[in-house]
Amino acid sequence: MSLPEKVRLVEVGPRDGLQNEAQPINVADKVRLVDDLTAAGLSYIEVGSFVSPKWVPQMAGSAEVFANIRQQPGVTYAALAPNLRGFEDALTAGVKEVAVFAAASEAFSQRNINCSISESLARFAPIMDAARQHGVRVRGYVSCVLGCPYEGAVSAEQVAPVARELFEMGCYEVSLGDTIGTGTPGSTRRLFEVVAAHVPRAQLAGHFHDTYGQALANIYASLLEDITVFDSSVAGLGGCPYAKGASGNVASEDVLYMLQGLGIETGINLEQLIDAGSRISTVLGRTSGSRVARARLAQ
Ligand SMILES: CC(C)(COP(=O)([O-])OP(=O)([O-])OC[C@H]1O[C@@H](n2cnc3c(N)ncnc32)[C@H](O)[C@@H]1OP(=O)([O-])[O-])[C@@H](O)C(=O)NCCC(=O)NCCSC(=O)C[C@@](C)(O)CC(=O)[O-]
Repeated sequence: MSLPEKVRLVEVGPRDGLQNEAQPINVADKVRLVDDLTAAGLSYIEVGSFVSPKWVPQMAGSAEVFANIRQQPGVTYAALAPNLRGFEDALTAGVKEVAVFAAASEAFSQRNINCSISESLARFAPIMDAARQHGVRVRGYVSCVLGCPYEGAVSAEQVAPVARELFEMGCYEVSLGDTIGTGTPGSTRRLFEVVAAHVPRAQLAGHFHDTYGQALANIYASLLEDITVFDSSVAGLGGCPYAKGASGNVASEDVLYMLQGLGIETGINLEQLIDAGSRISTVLGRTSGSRVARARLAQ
C-alpha cells in the first residue's frame, strides 16, 4: 500500500499539552509558544479551550491568549468548546474554528464533561447551528477510541456511531483520540477500517497519546489506512486531566522526523519546531518529551 505525499499536523500542545499542567503558566508564555509554532510552519494550532475554569483551570486565560497571538494568514487557530456558552465565549474572542469533544465510553464522558454521550451530542447541536450562522468551522473529537481509563476495552463498533454522528451533524473532520495510549498498530488499523465505513477516511484524523510507546507505530499504521491528519503536541506536552497516568500526546518533533524520513511533506521546519519545544520545556522546568529534540539538543 502506498503512503500519502502530504500530511497535515494539528498542533495541540498549547491546549491538550498545557491543560494538564499543575503549575501556573502565564499568558505571555502561552502566546510565545503559539507564535513559535506559527513560525515553525504549523498550519493548524489548537490555542486553548473555552471550558469551565473550575474543571480545567489552566485554560482560563484562553481569550487573552487569542487576543495576543500574531495570527498569520493560512494558519488555523482553534479552540475547544464543550457547550453553547463556550462557543459564544470563543466567538467573542474572535475564534474562527472550534472543536467539540465527545467520547466512546460513557464513564469518560461523565468524568470529562459531566454528561452522557447522547447528552453531549445533543449539547453540540446548538453549537453546530450557531457555527453555521457565524461561518465558524467545527472539528469533532472522540476520546477513548482504543481504551478507557474507567471502562477498559473499547471496541471500534462503539466508536463508529459517535464519529458518524459528529460527522453528520456537520463536523468537517473527526479526530479519533487514543486518550490513554493503549492502542497498537493492529487495533489502530481495525479502528480505522471500521469507522471508515461510516465517515470518509479523508474526514478522519488520528490523535495518539504515547503512554505505552505505541504512538509513532500507530501513526504509521494509520498512514497505511490512508489517514493523513494527525494531532501531536510539541515536546510531547500534556496528558488528560480526566485520564490518570496518561502521558502527553505523541511529540510533534518525533512525528515530523518520521514523516520527513518517509518523504512526506508537512510544510514544517524541524529545527524551529525543536526550538519552540525547547523554549516551552524550559518554561516548565523539564526536559522535552520529544526523543528527536533530546537527541538533537545533545549533539
Ligand atoms: C462541560 C462542562 C462545562 C460541564 O460542567 P457542569 O458543571 O456540568 O456545567 P454547568 O452547566 O452546570 O455549569 C457549571 C459552572 O460552570 C460554568 N460554565 C459552564 N460552561 C462553561 C464554559 N464553557 N466556560 C466557562 N464556564 C462555564 C457555569 O457558568 C457554572 O458556573 P457557576 O455557576 O458554578 O459559577 C465542564 O464539564 C467542562 O468544562 N469540562 C471540560 C473538560 C475538559 O476541558 N477536558 C479536557 C478536554 S477533552 C480532552 O483533552 C480529550 C481530547 C480532545 O484531547 C482527545 C483525547 O485525547 O481523548
